[in-house]
Amino acid sequence: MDTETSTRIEISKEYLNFSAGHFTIFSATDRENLHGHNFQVRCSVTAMVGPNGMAFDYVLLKRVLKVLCDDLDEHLLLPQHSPYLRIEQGDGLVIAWFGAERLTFQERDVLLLPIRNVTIEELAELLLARLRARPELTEYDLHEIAVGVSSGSGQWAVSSWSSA
Ligand SMILES: Nc1nc2c(c(=O)[nH]1)N=C([C@H](O)[C@H](O)COP(=O)(O)OP(=O)(O)OP(=O)(O)O)CN2
Repeated sequence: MDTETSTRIEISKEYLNFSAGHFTIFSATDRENLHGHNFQVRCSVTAMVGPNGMAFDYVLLKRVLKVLCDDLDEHLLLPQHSPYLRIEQGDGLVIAWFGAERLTFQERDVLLLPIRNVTIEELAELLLARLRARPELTEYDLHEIAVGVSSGSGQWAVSSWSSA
C-alpha cells in the first residue's frame, strides 16, 4: 500500500451537539424571538496516512469536539460583534439593546461569543477557529479541516480551512 496517501476522516457523532438559545438578527429592526435549537456538529479532517496505515487517532479529535460542544451547551448565545446589538454587563446581568428593546438576562445564563450573529455559519466558523487553536491537534500534519453546524435536520453550514 502506498504510504503517501491523503485521506479525509469524517466525524459525525450524535453526541456532538449543544442545546442553546439564540435569536437571529436580520437587520437593525428585524430579529427573531428568542428560541432554542439542538445544534449538531460534524467535522472532517484530511491528513496523510503514514506508513503504519493511520493519519492520526481520531478519538482525540472526538474528545476535543465534545469539549467545544460542551462549552456552548445550555446557554443563551449572544453575538459580541453584531452591528445591531449593544451589550452591557453589570450587577450580575447582561443587557442586550436591540434598537429600543432592552433584553435582560442573568450573567450565568449567557455566553457572549466573538461572532457577528448567532447563525450556523458564524458558529461553524467559530468552532473551526477554536478547533484549529487546540494544542492537541497542532502536532499533526493536517491538510484540511471542515466543521459543520446544523440548527435542524437537513440544514448545515460548513466552514473549512486548507493548508494549500
Ligand atoms: N443563513 C442562515 N439563515 C437562518 C439561520 C442561520 O443560522 N443561517 N437561522 C435561522 C433561525 O435560527 C431559525 O430559527 C431556523 O429555524 P428553522 O429553519 O425553522 O429550523 P427548523 O429545524 O425548525 O426548520 P424546519 O424547516 O421548520 O424543520 C433562520 N435563518
